[in-house]
Amino acid sequence: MTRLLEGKTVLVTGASAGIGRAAAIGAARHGADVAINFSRDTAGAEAAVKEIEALGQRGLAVQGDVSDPETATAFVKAATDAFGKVDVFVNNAGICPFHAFLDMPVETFERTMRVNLHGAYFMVQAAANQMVNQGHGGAIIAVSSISALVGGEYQTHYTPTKAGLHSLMQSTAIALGRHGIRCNSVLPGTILTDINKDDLADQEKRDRMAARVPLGRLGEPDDLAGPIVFLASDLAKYVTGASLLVDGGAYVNLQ
Ligand SMILES: NC(=O)C1=CN([C@@H]2O[C@H](COP(=O)(O)OP(=O)(O)OC[C@H]3O[C@@H](n4cnc5c(N)ncnc54)[C@H](O)[C@@H]3O)[C@@H](O)[C@H]2O)C=CC1
Ligand SMILES: C[C@H](O)[C@@H]1OC(=O)[C@H](O)[C@@H]1O
Repeated sequence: MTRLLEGKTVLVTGASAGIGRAAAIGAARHGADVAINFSRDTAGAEAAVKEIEALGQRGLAVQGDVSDPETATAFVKAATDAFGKVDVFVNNAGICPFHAFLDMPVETFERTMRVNLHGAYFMVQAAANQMVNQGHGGAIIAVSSISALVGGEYQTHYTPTKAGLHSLMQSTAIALGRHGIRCNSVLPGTILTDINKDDLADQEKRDRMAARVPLGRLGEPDDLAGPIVFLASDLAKYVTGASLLVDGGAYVNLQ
């Protein structure tokens, strides 16, 4: 297999499970040393590092709540201290506590914004500052969502954060282009992870979501690894400010 990230250092937030973990392992498979951020799942984070090391790459797990701006600078510093540089940053950590709009609790709204959007802003800023100081460019990928483009009745607090990530990558692509730093987003469709485990326990909803996917199935975390590795790699050397739907065709499927 051609290793697309040979010698690179890749940082991924929220990577003890789900899409982030798949992205971290995918980067290691392609020759990268990988630092992961995690919030509480120490066992998952340690297992992810073991998988990275079993692939012959260096791994590092750094605990921190991305909603705290200091987590961003601490994560980037720890990775830089351990591996000497930051080449690729994947902003993945996120939450989606489903809730109706009319009685949305203030704390639920604010927590979702702080984790998904504010946390991303500080993380991307910290990674970009390190890349600028290094002077040899880099790649930043935000895990946005199909929900940046469409709505959800119980996601009125969530979809704006995903749209915000999509827009953040467009603006940072402009701000960072002069430094050779590319910024892009992936827009996953419905992917089977912990974030929607409870929601998709409703078999009728799960069947309804799967039925609108032309490829005939809901996604798995590993379906995101390739697109993220692509955007991180030199194969995408002229791609910035772009967004890549990874949804099995769900978005375009009206009838
Ligand atoms: N699963 C899906 O259908 C889709 C997921 N996404 C996005 O993918 C990203 C990853 O989510 P999934 O892997 O699906 O779910 P997940 O729940 O398995 O992963 C989310 C990760 O973020 C971490 N996290 C949550 N809050 C954190 C915080 N404050 N600080 C640090 N880490 C924190 C969690 O511990 C977990 O490891 C999220 O940004 C989500 O919005 C986007 C589109 C579809
Ligand atoms: C949590 C949702 O099931 C998941 O996250 C998103 O961004 C999309 O709305 C997916 O359906």
